Amino acid sequence: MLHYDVVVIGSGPAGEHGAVQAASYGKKVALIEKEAVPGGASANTGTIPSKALRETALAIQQARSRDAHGIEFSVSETVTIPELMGRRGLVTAREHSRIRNRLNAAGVEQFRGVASFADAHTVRITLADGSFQDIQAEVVLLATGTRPSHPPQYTFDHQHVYDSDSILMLDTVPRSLAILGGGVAGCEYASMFAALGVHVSIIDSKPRLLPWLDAELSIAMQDLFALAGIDMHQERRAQRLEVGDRDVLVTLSDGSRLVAEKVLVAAGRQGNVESLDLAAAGLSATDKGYLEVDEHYRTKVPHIYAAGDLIGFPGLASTSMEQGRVAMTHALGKKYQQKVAELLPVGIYTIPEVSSVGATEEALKQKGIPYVVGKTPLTENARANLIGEAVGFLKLVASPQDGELLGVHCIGPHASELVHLGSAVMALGGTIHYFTQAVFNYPTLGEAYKYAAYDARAEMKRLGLPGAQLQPPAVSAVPKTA
Ligand SMILES: Cc1cc2nc3c(=O)[nH]c(=O)nc-3n(C[C@H](O)[C@H](O)[C@H](O)COP(=O)(O)OP(=O)(O)OC[C@H]3O[C@@H](n4cnc5c(N)ncnc54)[C@H](O)[C@@H]3O)c2cc1C
Ligand SMILES: NC(=O)c1ccc[n+]([C@@H]2O[C@H](COP(=O)([O-])OP(=O)(O)OC[C@H]3O[C@@H](n4cnc5c(N)ncnc54)[C@H](O)[C@@H]3O)[C@@H](O)[C@H]2O)c1
Repeated sequence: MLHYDVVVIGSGPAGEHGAVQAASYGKKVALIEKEAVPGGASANTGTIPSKALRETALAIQQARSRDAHGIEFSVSETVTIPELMGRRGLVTAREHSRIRNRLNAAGVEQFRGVASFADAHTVRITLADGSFQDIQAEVVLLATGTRPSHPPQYTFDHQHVYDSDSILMLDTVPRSLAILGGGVAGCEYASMFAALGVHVSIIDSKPRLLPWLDAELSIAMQDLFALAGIDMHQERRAQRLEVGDRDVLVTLSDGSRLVAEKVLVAAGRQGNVESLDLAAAGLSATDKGYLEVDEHYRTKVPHIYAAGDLIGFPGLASTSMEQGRVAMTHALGKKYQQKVAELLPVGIYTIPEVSSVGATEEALKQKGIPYVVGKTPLTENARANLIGEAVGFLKLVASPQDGELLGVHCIGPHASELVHLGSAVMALGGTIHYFTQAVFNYPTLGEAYKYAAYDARAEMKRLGLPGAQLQPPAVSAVPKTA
């Protein structure tokens, strides 16, 4: 039987980065993937493909809004969604070769097949022809990810009723689309399809879209959705779907009805555990198919770790890769990175983008922590105007005592890039005075930080708060000149 120090199951962000991390410590590592291509939901069905469609939708929206008189824009009735994902083929192919090259360079041995436990230290690889090979492992990393959940009340025929995987195979751009579920996936697809000229309705059980976001941000997002012509049916569920010749009739929980040519169900995900035979290793999953782990990503069987979507919240490619690395660092007794950073940014690729890092006003209020807010509209930012996307705002939340930056919330062009600057300042314990004193390139979106910081400082001055004054620690956050 083959023997490895570490066996990783799944080649998505958690598996890839976990395997490479383990190999970098000089360990003998095997990675098992059931699909012909590596990269999981990130490269193949979720992150990258959805962002490829978004780039096309954004380009169409920008072309429409750039006042190019005499040029009309419309989406052809015969174009397919795969065709609209312009650069998807190229980006995905490059991701596949990047992942393979990295794994090969690190010396990770790759196996194709479905992995399951024969016992807690033996992983069985079942090949397409039914034959199998057993391999022994000192440490196992489970990174098998999730798939769209299929609530039993809906029938998914992938011709009228789709999930977030199959929607990307649409063979035409529909006239109308009803999206069941206003989570991140539902919101992103809603704004993409609306930009493609589709009449979109969102049906969501919550009173506000993405209610965990800073309230001002999520309300601004809802307002911009309404301006884009997206109909919102909130605090309601879709009770029944009736597929007709041309359209689907959707009956909501309050008895109201709507008609759409296609329906996308984006109502959460569930863990890929069925094929693993967890019981053979002494493990079990939650009812959503997630695995419970401790702060080191260790399951209740100490040499078996789990990372990525399989452990539930937050379910992002960005955090999954860090969890994979941290899990392997702990498993192999190394000290370098024992924890995933506490500041977790979230990037939502709606049109416009929404991004956030650190504390929200609501969270601070709940904890009784005082704060001040500084805000600047991106309509006043020269770069946002130049690129024809002068919409949204940048908002800073800071301590009234010394101006320490506590949170950054942004809706507008490239928001997911923009929050990284605030995130770095926060991680280094900086204050809003860094922004008031720093020189920014001009014109840039980043320059908006200066005006949001001035706004926070003005508020502190008005209220006579000490944070308005430059404090010694704040000065040290400004680059030294001598
Ligand atoms: C529409 C959509 C858009 C998204 N956009 C973003 C985004 O913009 N930013 C972001 O950070 N995140 C985004 N995500 C989330 C992101 O895709 C996931 O968080 C990420 O892919 C999770 O990585 P993972 O490694 O845990 O699992 P996955 O990427 O799901 O990989 C799991 C792998 O395990 C393999 N596998 C499963 N079972 C077995 C088995 N028994 N044997 C062998 N192999 C097995 C699977 O084939 C798969 O390749 C998006 C998700 C969706 C659905
Ligand atoms: N940019 C990003 O980071 C990004 C983008 C897309 C997806 N993702 C990830 O993909 C995963 C899936 O996202 P998701 O949006 O499908 O799940 P989700 O769990 O985030 O949201 C599902 C939403 O659907 C609602 N809902 C559930 N059943 C319903 C019903 N029958 N009728 C009406 N509403 C219903 C829920 O209340 C919730 O608001 C998440 O982990 C998410 O983080 C991330």
